[in-house]
Amino acid sequence: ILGGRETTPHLKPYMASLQVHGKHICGGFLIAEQWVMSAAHCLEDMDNATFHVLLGAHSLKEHEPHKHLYGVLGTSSPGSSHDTNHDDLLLIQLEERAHLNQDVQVLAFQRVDQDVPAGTKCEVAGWGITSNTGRHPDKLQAVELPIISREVCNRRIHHDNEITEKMLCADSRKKDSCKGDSGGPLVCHGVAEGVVTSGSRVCGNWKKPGIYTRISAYVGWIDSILA
Ligand SMILES: NCc1cccc(Nc2n[nH]c3ncnc(Nc4cccc(O)c4)c23)c1
Repeated sequence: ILGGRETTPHLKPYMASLQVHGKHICGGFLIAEQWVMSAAHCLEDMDNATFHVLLGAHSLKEHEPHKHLYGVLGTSSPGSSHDTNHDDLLLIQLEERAHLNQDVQVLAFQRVDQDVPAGTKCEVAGWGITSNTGRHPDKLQAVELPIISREVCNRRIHHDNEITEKMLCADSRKKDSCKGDSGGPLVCHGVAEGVVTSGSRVCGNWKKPGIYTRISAYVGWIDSILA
């Protein structure tokens, strides 16, 4: 997260850290007791190694009462194409149901397939890098970002018609998501509307707004997997 700040501990109890050998790779969030949502590209970042899901954390390293590392029973993606940002969504089934408490809670996602109005202030959180030199935070960071219309985001100087109706854009001037935030939720009025995707991988440059997968465009698929 660029341009953000450390969150109040455990006020985002749905946040997940996808880890390989104790190293944070991607974000994610709890959508049901046994299911975490993230980004399909994160599987590539993990070189298909075995990964675990950390829930209940604020600090990645310190001992915290409700931190718990879960194994993964399986994953599913809507046939994401590896090279593009299309369908960059991942559902992770935990090996057991997460034990819910004040530090581990489910986050509701948007089921109505309507665009978030441009200018809406949303929030993205993660343990991704906090500077272009790649500083890794130990504690969860968050930043508030305004939504940019698809029409503006598709202009040539921005993403030049790459933004489909299954994606949305948020401002990236100074404040932005970045490496390691992929898979985390874009939350607007307390509901997950988007999932961080790396897109052009650029961070903090106003010319390349952040790209987020629109969750409401995948409700049918999500419900079919969770059923
Ligand atoms: N803001 C969009 C966004 C969301 C999520 C991830 C990303 N970036 C990245 N995703 N994957 C990456 N692998 C290597 N480098 C990357 N970005 C990077 C790294 C150092 C300095 C810098 O300015 C940008 C990324 C970008």
